[in-house]
Amino acid sequence: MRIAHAASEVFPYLKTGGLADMVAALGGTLVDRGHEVAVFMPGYRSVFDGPHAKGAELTHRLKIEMGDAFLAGDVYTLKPRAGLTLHLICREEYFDRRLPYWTGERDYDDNDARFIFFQKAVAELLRLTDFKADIVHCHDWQAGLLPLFLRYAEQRYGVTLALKTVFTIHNIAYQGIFPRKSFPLTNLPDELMGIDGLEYYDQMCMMKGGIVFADLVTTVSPRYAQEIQTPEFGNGMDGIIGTRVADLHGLINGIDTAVWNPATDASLPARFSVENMAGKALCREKLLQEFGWAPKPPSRRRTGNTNPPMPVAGAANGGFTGPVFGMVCRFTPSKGLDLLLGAEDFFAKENCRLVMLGGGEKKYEEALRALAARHPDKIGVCVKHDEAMSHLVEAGSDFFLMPSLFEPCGLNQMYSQAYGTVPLVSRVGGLVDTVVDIDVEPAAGTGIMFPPTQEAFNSGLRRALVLYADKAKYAEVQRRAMRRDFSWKTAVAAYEELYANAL
Ligand SMILES: Nc1ncnc2c1ncn2[C@@H]1O[C@H](COP(=O)(O)OP(=O)(O)O[C@H]2O[C@H](CO)[C@@H](O)[C@H](O)[C@H]2O)[C@@H](O)[C@H]1O
Repeated sequence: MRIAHAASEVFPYLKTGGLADMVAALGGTLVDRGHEVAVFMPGYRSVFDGPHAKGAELTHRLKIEMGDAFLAGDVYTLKPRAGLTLHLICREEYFDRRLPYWTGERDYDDNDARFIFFQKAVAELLRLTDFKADIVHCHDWQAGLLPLFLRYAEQRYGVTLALKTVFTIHNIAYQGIFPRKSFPLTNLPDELMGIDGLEYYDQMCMMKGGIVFADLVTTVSPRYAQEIQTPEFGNGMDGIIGTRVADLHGLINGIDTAVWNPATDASLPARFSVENMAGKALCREKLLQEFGWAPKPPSRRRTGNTNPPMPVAGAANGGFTGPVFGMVCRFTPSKGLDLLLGAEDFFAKENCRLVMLGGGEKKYEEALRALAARHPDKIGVCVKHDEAMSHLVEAGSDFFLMPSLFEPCGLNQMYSQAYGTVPLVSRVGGLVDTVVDIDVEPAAGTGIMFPPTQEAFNSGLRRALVLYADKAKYAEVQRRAMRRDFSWKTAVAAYEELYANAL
């Protein structure tokens, strides 16, 4: 098949979260399986500053209709491997910025224009390159209008650009809602700004476009596909989702085992596998050092383990025998950060460490830094995006925390299991589909699950301590988790079947 993917971020060119990992890994695995894949993303400044787009060549100069104006855009194209083409859609005014979506304080005012331009450019490129896509797969609201743009371009030029379109909801909380006055930028017929079109409480909603107009709608786990049909998790979209239930599919994500495999992970100080776990202890040691913890005596350490973590030369953490809890996430309320902050007493009193890597909302950055400053011996918080550090947290922790209030799929709980790091997860979304609770199924358990309430989270933390104290049982849970197959090699089959059935 010939499959095009349009997304606002793709690993390793730009990543702020799980969307980038998913698109890269699904696209790559489809190529492994013999399909022809084209990927479209905006050419942000950091994509060109980084090492991965070095060979990109200018291939197209576009003129994109945006309301009353025609705006120019450049396309840089890269062929990372046979069967895979990456198109970077550039326009300085829109994408030559340090951060892709926001100033660091608030969303950019022109995100409507930026992503309308991006999507129109994708439709235009599909026409100019004559890719003849069987499937155009659109990810999240930044590509939500693409199914419409394709169909209108087809009418206008009398061509076929996509046999079928698929829209994937990675997170229904981000909907791409803009004022009504943004609509003219789409150059779509006025009737599409009605209740059966893009209108949403008198505003324009790009995610609604994808849900209503794509041939098929998917989301990233079976459980989340059910949840988004309810008012509790639908974020106001449950009614609209309800109109597409017959075409809605919940397909679980996989993990890219070329990137996330403890036996081959070059970013770690030592590698390990279920057969030989020695390397994991070294990773833990390195992690504790990175966060500035030398065990004896604790009082000799610098105070305030906040960013940036400083390595402590020659530190040996042999004196510390408790568990290390790790967490890596975007700092946003949905990741359960209030539950984490509410568990301060647990981390203060128990013999354990907490390491956190992430960034995002200032409120949480400040609250978490303050938490670490109050407990410099126990809690370390690193505020930045750091791919290598995220691997070290996965490898070096004993438990991984995901107390999410909702979680469409979640990737870190799968990375954690692959790295022998027992996940503590909320009983929501894809976490339910990928983690087995050790008390519910003692013979098959790979993690600890709880509803996302403070009391239940605290009791989950206490269950972790009990498990950790039973070394044999803990090792058994680790081994069981590591033996699970979360690879895209397996997960891709559901997408292939979905695409094939659609055609
Ligand atoms: N500071 C930092 N430094 C380095 N790496 C960092 C980081 N902060 C986060 N990451 C990484 O970003 C990714 C986060 O992925 P998730 O899938 O867990 O959540 P996200 O909410 O971003 O994705 C959304 O889309 C994905 C993909 O479909 C769904 O799994 C998910 O449920 C949905 O909310 C992981 O690879 C994590 O390691």
